[in-house]
Amino acid sequence: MTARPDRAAPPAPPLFDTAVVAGVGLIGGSVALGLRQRLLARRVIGLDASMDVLREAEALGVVDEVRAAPGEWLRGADLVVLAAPMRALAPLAADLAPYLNPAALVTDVGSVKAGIAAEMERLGVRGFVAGHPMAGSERGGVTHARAALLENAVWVLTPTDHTPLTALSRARTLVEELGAAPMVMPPDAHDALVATVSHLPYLASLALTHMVARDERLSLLAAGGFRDLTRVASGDPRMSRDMVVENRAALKDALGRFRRQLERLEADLDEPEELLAAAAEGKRTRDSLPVVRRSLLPQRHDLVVAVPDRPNQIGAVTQALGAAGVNIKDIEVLAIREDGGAIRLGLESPDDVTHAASILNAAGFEVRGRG
Ligand SMILES: NC(=O)c1ccc[n+]([C@@H]2O[C@H](COP(=O)([O-])OP(=O)(O)OC[C@H]3O[C@@H](n4cnc5c(N)ncnc54)[C@H](O)[C@@H]3O)[C@@H](O)[C@H]2O)c1
Ligand SMILES: O=C(O)C(=O)C[C@]1(C(=O)O)C=C[C@@H](O)C=C1
Repeated sequence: MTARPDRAAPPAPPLFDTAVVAGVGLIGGSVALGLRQRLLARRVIGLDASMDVLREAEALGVVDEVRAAPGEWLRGADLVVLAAPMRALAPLAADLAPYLNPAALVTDVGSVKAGIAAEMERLGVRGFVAGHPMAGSERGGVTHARAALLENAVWVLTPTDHTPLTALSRARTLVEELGAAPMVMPPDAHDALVATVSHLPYLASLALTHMVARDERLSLLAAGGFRDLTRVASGDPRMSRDMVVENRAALKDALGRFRRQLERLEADLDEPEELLAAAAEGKRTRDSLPVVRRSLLPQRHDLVVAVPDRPNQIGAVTQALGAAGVNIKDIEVLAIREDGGAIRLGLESPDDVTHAASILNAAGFEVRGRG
């Protein structure tokens, strides 16, 4: 058992060399943080339409480098993640397409899939696999990005008949390594399902908030139930509008079913036993929704350490830090791969992150941290 790592053996190479995240907002920033914190890419480049966003992303340590426009530099990317608003995805893809490396895995995170999947085929981007993480927030922007947002989330991948199997397999691995759970289905099936579970609730929340807006007393009385039901109405209006309009055919179908549900419930008001059965069924369904567990570790004092696949490497990390008086508050195994994995250490302060990073670097470990 060795107490120090074998310096001769190089650390495991990351999954990707150069990852590009185009649109470094809530979701793009969360993907970028996941890639960086989990050591999945040697470098992560952020591309965004806004210089302010790029400056912020760099200052927050969300990306390693930034670019304001596509160009020849993109040929070096082996992973490209499109994470711009829905309406910008297709034009962005067209701008990037001439520079994409044919061997690159290209994916997106847009909320509706059929349109972008067809557009990428039209553009001839062969390594494209459309995706959609089923996680998010009504608070957009890079300042709200966090890797934990995507942890344990279902992440839908929607290949078409033209998607190369190798690209799908790499996309699956990417999603898994980001800590999410891939689910594969055709684009149309995805769009029909999210119409019911995501886009319909958004319209319902608008309808409810419009009713409250008519009388100030209603907003004063709006307690937890109303707030829980209408949270998504606080999302960016233009982004949300674009999302539901893009999926309008499937959404109209879901609205028809919703109307029929409401009519049935209205009729059940005069049939209390029927209403009780409906209420019991609703409780069963709601109570059995899977709980999505996110990381509880502090966001800002994490240090991720690449751990080579050799005996006692975790021991070597903890011993080196213990000997230097660094207190490890929490520890999590992030990835176990054949060629080595990664652990995340939760430390007490930004100073501890810096201190621990220099100790572990000196001991031959590759680290990434966010103080
Ligand atoms: N917010 C959610 O809950 C959620 C969840 C899952 C998927 N999505 C999808 O993720 C995508 C991004 O949503 P978000 O919530 O992260 O939005 P956001 O507003 O937080 O971020 C979007 C980013 O894209 C940038 N941008 C705009 N136009 C661009 C362009 N042409 N080129 C490059 N960058 C551009 C913006 O400056 C911004 O930084 C959308 O397609 C959305 O459908 C959102
Ligand atoms: O705000 C959240 O908690 C979300 O999950 C956002 C949400 C959703 O409500 O379905 C919104 C749009 C997406 O495409 C995915 C997720």
